[in-house]
Amino acid sequence: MKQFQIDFIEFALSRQVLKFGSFTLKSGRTSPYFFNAGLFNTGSDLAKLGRFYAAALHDAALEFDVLFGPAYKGIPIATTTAVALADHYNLDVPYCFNRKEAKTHGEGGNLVGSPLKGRIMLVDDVITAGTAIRESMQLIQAQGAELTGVLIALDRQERGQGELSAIQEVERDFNTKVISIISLPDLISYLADKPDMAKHLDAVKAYRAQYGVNA
Ligand SMILES: O=P(O)(O)OC[C@H]1O[C@H](OP(=O)(O)OP(=O)(O)O)[C@H](O)[C@@H]1O
Ligand SMILES: O=C(O)c1cc(=O)[nH]c(=O)[nH]1
Repeated sequence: MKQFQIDFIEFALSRQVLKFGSFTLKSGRTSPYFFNAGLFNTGSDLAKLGRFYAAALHDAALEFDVLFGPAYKGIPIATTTAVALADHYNLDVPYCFNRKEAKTHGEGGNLVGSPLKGRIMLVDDVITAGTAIRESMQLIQAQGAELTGVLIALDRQERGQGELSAIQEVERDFNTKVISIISLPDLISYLADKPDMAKHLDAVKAYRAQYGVNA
């Protein structure tokens, strides 16, 4: 594991973004851990989060035209990533996000910000079963745009609709590349190095045996 990944796990733990317990997921699965990006809830947290995302994008060297953050938690992620790309990489990238419910007055519609055109880089917090990404794809395709890549904080490496991981399915179905700052094996090796975290390690491993891609 790389140092920035350890730093990211510790950043998430320190803000209680990464928590252990019992959580119901969008997929209906009950998980012993949860990543709640909404708890990066101060200006300095968001600025730091944006730097992690911008650095990951810079490293991946994927070309794109517009950043897209799916509602809701993708919205501040896209915003802070755009700011970090401008501040730290001299890249002035347009960004866009959606409303979960279309607006019927004023400018109307369900997209806010830049037009969703060209090569789209989608940024979000996690992928579990891939539902959120598939919903976003409908928006992207409806605009005639192309999904060039997806960047998330945590790849939970869970099965999607079949035996492949949700991410492998997304890559296959949309001919795109998914990158993450950390993935489940990084979290497991971090927990394994911390004796006081042993009780969480067992629960996370048991969950992986049930829903993980290698189960
Ligand atoms: O891969 P999936 O199984 O779709 O799960 C992951 C998605 O679930 C959450 O979004 P959600 O729409 O629940 O909530 P939000 O409005 O808080 O972003 C999360 O932010 C991801 O977008
Ligand atoms: O699958 C989900 O719903 C989910 C998992 C997770 O770790 N964090 C989150 O916000 N949603």
